[in-house]
Amino acid sequence: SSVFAGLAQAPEDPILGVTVAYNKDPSPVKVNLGVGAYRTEEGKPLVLNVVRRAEQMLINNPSRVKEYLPITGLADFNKLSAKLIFGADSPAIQENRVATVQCLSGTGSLRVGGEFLARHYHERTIYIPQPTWGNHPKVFTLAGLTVRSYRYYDPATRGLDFQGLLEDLGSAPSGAIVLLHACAHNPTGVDPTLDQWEQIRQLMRSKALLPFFDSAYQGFASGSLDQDAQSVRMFVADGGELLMAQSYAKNMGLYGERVGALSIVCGSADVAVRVESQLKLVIRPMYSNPPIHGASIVATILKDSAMFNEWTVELKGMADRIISMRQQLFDALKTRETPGDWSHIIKQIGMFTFTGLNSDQVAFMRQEYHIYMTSDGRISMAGLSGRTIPHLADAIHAAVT
Ligand SMILES: Cc1ncc(COP(=O)(O)O)c(CN[C@@](C)(CC(=O)O)C(=O)O)c1O
Repeated sequence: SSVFAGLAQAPEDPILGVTVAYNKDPSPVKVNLGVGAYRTEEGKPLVLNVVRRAEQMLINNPSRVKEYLPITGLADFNKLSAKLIFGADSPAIQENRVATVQCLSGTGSLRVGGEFLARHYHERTIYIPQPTWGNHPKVFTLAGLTVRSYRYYDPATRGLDFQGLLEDLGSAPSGAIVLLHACAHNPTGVDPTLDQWEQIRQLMRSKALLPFFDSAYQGFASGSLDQDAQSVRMFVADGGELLMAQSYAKNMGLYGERVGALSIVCGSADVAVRVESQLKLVIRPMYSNPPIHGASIVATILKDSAMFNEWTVELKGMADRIISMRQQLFDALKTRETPGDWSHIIKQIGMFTFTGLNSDQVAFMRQEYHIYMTSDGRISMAGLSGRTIPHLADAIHAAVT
């Protein structure tokens, strides 16, 4: 007998469970378009050349040890991560108003930020986009926040429901927390224009809504690190406060190294010091201190201008390959004269296409064509190649006719 004999079987994760199902499928034509992990044209995971070079340098360094990092993580990594997202010339950085802690990738950064807010911020409600990354509501609920939604996506236009967004944020209680995807919104691939971002910023500052940015795809959306950080930098430029979760999973291909950072831009340097001290009290009983290897790779690359440039070239290569998959899929559907308007495939940005296919069509494509995607109709474009696009186009065509 077992003390856990009564334990229920938990359901598979809506996103990571797709890979579990894919791995069980013996079909030679199966395609995994579930988890947002980059694949090469040959369908293989990619370790960036610059990452391999950085790792080699670390391994060859005789003085390198495996001591505990401080609770806040690798100091170099934290400084360089803040510069990457806020810009080297950021006033907030010049004035020492940024508290940065290394966390367990994007998820860990969001969780530590959520726990910090639940303990130290007066408004415990966080507004998240509808739809958003499937893990967001669980991360913030378990952190102790009350999760509400704001309208974001308009299924009719397959674009931004900007009026709905403004209405919902306009009626949020003043001081409420608002989660914002910095770029490449997951799952919709729909981002506000710069002008819309400015209107969002003005509305939020006028109601003292607290921005919590989630940046999981910097550089991956447009291919430019600075372009993909423009929304964030607009908010920092106005001198206001915000939280920022960064992930290096996708843009440096460090998925399994769990490398990320949480930064809190504060009103003054004095506040930033106290914020960092309180962040340590959240982290110490959670995982004590973060892993050294991945952060050392990132710091090695970001601090060396030649390696940084090599990274930006490889990053643009990944972004460009995804953009070309968009065009090829769009063309393949046009060739087949597949019913419907598929222009959103080339208008959307980042890792994912929100196809508009419903869960029955998704199930049909899994059964009949061994195409694996999340039930909300999201496909990871990085999982495609010239070889698999015709198969996907055939499946979509069959699903909608
Ligand atoms: C918007 C957003 N924030 C945070 C994360 C967390 O990433 P990290 O903890 O690995 O840094 C993801 C990853 N979302 C993926 C790519 C993978 C996943 O679901 O975990 C996705 O398929 O949506 C994400 O899409």
